[in-house]
Amino acid sequence: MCTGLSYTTKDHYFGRNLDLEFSYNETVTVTPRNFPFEFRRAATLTTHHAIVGIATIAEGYPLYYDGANEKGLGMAGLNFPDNADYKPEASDKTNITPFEFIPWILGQFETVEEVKTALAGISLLKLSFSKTFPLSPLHWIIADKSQSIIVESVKEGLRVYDNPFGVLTNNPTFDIQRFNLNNYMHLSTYPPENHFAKGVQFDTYSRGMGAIGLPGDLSSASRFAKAVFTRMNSVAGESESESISQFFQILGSVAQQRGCVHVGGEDEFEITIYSSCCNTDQGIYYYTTYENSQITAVDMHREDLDGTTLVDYPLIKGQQIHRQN
Ligand SMILES: C[C@H](CCC(=O)NCCS(=O)(=O)O)[C@H]1CC[C@H]2[C@@H]3[C@H](O)C[C@@H]4C[C@H](O)CC[C@]4(C)[C@H]3C[C@H](O)[C@]12C
Repeated sequence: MCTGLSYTTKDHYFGRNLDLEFSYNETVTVTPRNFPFEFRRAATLTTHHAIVGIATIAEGYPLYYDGANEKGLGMAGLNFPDNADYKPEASDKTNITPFEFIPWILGQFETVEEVKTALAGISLLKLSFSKTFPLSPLHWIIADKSQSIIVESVKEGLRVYDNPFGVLTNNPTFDIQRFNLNNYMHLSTYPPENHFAKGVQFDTYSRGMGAIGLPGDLSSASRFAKAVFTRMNSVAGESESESISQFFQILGSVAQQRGCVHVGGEDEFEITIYSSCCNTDQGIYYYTTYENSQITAVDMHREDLDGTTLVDYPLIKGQQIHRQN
């Protein structure tokens, strides 16, 4: 499971937890403006916005998991098993495969408003990258500084939802995730008041009791409620340090610790492989990994953004300990 997040202080920050039991050798990948983006059924973008994000590079193509462009737009793909439904080629639409979707959007658009217009003309094509990289069942969060949307290609067609929460997890579909929040509207960051039984004295014996009932398990519906509560009540200063710290704290509230979620085999567990936070205004991609709590940064503007070749940095995965004596 995964959690995607968009959060604005003075700048806009966009990122995710990538929760999985294995990795595909993903790297922080910068795609410069003149790298030719080829699409299976759409015209090549010979020049486009530069992108920074995490991708697996296969046959010279950046298969992005998440990223942001130099104009401040962010986008991430999250698992959406059994619900994602990709389509045969549509003659009246631009056909984009799921693995091309992030480059196609981030390569061309600056705002969510522009993306919404473009989405009316596209269909997500049921076509794999290769035998090694078959189709992934995904849905996407796309965000700029002021708004966020969710895109889901389901049996009924392409669904686009406004997302006032700036959060996405996995199943079920976004309309159900949103509806489910009705169950939590009574939760509060303030101490509770007695509406339970008139005339009975209760003891507010602990801080945080106003949010008793907020789920703490790692299922996707529970992570959605937890992350929305944390994100919507979040208070952060405007500096870069305060903003990225708060961003990683929000992601940390729904991170997966090894041992808590079995997947298949007795010794197989889903973990938060990496957490990312891109300052989309500055083009700086920050990340931590499961074993490396130190924040590492890749600044796209330190690369030749007018170049034609991909630049990739392997994730620094080992714990970096700063000794004080
Ligand atoms: C599985 C990843 C999402 C994390 C997640 O939600 N896991 C939860 C699993 S579950 O719900 O609990 O079962 C997704 C996010 C981005 C995906 C990758 C990107 O889409 C890029 C390529 C696309 C290729 O088609 C397949 C390999 C791949 C390299 C994808 C593998 C995998 O599906 C990734 C890594």
